[in-house]
Amino acid sequence: MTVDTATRTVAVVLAGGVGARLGAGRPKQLLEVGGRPILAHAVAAFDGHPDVAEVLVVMAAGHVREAAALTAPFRKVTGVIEGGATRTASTAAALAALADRPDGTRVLFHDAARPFVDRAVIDRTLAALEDHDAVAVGVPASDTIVAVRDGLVADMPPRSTLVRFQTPQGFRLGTVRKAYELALADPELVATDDCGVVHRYLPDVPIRVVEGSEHNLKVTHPLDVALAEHIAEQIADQIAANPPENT
Ligand SMILES: Nc1ccn([C@@H]2O[C@H](COP(=O)(O)OP(=O)(O)OP(=O)(O)O)[C@@H](O)[C@H]2O)c(=O)n1
Ligand SMILES: C[C@](O)(CO)[C@H](O)COP(=O)(O)O
Repeated sequence: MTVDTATRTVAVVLAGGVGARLGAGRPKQLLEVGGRPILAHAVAAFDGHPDVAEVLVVMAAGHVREAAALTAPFRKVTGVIEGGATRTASTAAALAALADRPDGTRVLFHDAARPFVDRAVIDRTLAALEDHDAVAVGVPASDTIVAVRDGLVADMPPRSTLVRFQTPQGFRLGTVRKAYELALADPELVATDDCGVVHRYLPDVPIRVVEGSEHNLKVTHPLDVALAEHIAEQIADQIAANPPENT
């Protein structure tokens, strides 16, 4: 892929959370799975992608130095900045750090808590960004998902229309920048992800959904650490069985 300044791809690895649901006593992205910190797995996926020019890490307050030391070996990491109190505030901090970049820049926001995003998922996200300004990654829902209000089922959308969002979520910088300008001016802003911000504040922007991967889990609860260890073992076995050609 030819890269000029306007279409350069920046990956933002969001590691500003404290991991309250996991309850490890420190941010979960610093815990090791498969012999490596979760944050390092996530950064490595983008650092090693040929179409990603730069990786920006947004880290939880009080852990920026640790994250800078941990990510120092990665050659594409150009900054480790402090995040905010919410995921949305951490994305806003990244956008502020990218304020001098052209609107056409491709930006991928990825949860540091998803250590096993693979090359194919990143490829699909970047390919869809060629003709969409906003791209999400999703996997089919395997449970029945319902909306509940006051303890009663309020809506049962057909499962065939539902996917579970993962990350990365990709955008043209100008689009996500505009959505966040509007969002940050809204005192009632509530969003669990960046596509949610674009969908709410720029409802006319189509958000393309591409296929994610069941390996791309978000380490959220204690059981997820065991699952992540299992996935790390599977990946190591696959690499041992089919070593990359140039190693
Ligand atoms: N203020 C925040 C909150 C979250 N995140 C990041 O967003 C991703 C998804 O968030 P989540 O799984 O909720 O992580 P935590 O906020 O750490 O977890 P918890 O809600 O259990 O505290 C994580 O990589 C997390 O580090 C962030 O950058 N800044
Ligand atoms: C962005 C996300 O991972 C998509 O599934 C999710 O919305 C993050 O939510 P969290 O509550 O911050 O874990």
